[in-house]
Order: sequence, then structure tokens, then C-alpha cells
Amino acid sequence: MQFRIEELDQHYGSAQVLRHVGFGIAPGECLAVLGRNGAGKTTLLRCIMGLLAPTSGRVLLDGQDITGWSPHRRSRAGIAYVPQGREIFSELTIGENIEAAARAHGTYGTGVVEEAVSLFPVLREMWKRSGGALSGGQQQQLAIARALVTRPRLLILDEPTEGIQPNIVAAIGEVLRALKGRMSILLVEQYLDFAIATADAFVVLSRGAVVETGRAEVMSRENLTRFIAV
Ligand SMILES: Nc1ncnc2c1ncn2[C@@H]1O[C@H](COP(=O)(O)OP(=O)(O)OP(=O)(O)O)[C@@H](O)[C@H]1O
Repeated sequence: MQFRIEELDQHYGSAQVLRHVGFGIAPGECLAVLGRNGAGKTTLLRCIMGLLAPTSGRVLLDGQDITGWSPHRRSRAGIAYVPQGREIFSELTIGENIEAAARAHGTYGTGVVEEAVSLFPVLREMWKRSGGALSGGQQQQLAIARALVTRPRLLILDEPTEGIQPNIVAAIGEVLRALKGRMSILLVEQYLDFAIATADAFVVLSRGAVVETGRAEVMSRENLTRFIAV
């Protein structure tokens, strides 16, 4: 899967929130987008998912321009989004949340549910518990499992570690590292250690513009800290 964005601009009214943002993600790699609060990270993801139309610029999947596609069509094409806040159905059980996603994508009955749940054993243990009764970390695991049953080629995560206890952060990190190679991952993250342990490449956003990019092996912690420390 080849994924690129080119020259994305986005405005809220007269305020420009994204400025000529462009980067690519290599197949099977994890790209981390870093940046302070308000840098434009969530706006960028919403443009990539088709939840917001960019003012200009292009989103390309396998060389095809998908900028005008609906979120549903992008999801069908293999882009899965785990938003900040997770947006799970709190009235539904874990099982219902996961199975509904698989049914909606036509993947139910193909082993995807078992596969996703095997990555997060706590979900099987709490299968009949309603989404609203879970801890933040359990909800995050559920949200990732729900994205995985769609068999994504690109998994997009918006700050998956935010407000989550350390042992669950570690479990999520292990899963993401295991998923690399099978899919590309776009990780928006403010927790630097987690991003460093997970990503193959970095993009740093500041005030809506890319101010630094680089491969993980040449990007120093000091350099990254400089961009995201408050
Ligand atoms: N719906 C909106 N209308 C107007 N301005 C907005 C809207 N959403 C976001 N903004 C502004 O756009 C800028 C970028 O916001 P965005 O949420 O994309 O940043 P972020 O990097 O994801 O920040 P955070 O880490 O706090 O979520 C901020 O200045 C924010 O106040």
C-alpha cells in the first residue's frame, strides 16, 4: 500500500490550520506525526479520513487521488481510523462493538474477530461488558480491535496513549509493533517515548506546517524533544 498526502491546506474560517502538509508512508511502516497541542494533528487526520475537505492539496492511495472520497469509501479501501476519544458505542458490549464493525465491512466470519481479540486478551475476558463500563485503556484497546476487524491496509491512530495507564500503553505498543509489516500505521502522538519505540519515521508539525521529517534511525530524541516540549 502506497499512501501520500501532497500540499494539504486547511482553514477554519480565515485561520489557516494546515499549510502545504505533505509526506508519504512506506508500506508496512509506522510514521509518527508529532506536534504540540493545536499544531493541526487532528485536523490533518480528519482531512485524511474525508471527515473534513481540505482547502487544497491531495490525498493519494496507491497513486489514486482519493481527496474527494467519502469517509465510508476510504474505509472500504482499507483506511481505518481510531479517533481521539475512541468513539466506541457505550451501550453495546465489547463483542457487539467488534462484531458490528466486522459485519459492516463484510469481514465477519473470516477469522478477523478472533485475530483482533487474540491481540487484546482483556477484550475476550470482558466480552459481555458494555463499552461504557470500560476503563479508558480498555476502550482504547476495543477501538483498535474494532479498526482491525476491517482488515485495514493503513491504520490511523490519534493519540492512543492519552490518559491511559502505563501497562496498557505497553500492551498497545507491543500490538502496534507486531502489526507493522502487515499494514502501514499513521500514529499521531504526543508521548515521545512511545512514538520513538514504535515509529520508523517522523513528521513534526508546528502551526500547521511540517517543520521536520526523518527516519527513526537518524532522528535524535533531543531533536524531537525540541519540537514538542512546551
Ligand atoms: N472546528 C474548528 N473550528 C475552528 N478552529 C478549530 C476547529 N478545530 C480545531 N481548530 C483550531 O485549529 C488548530 C489545530 O487544531 P487540531 O485539533 O487539529 O490540533 P492538534 O494538533 O490535534 O491539537 P490537540 O493535540 O490539542 O488535539 C487549533 O488552533 C484549534 O484551536
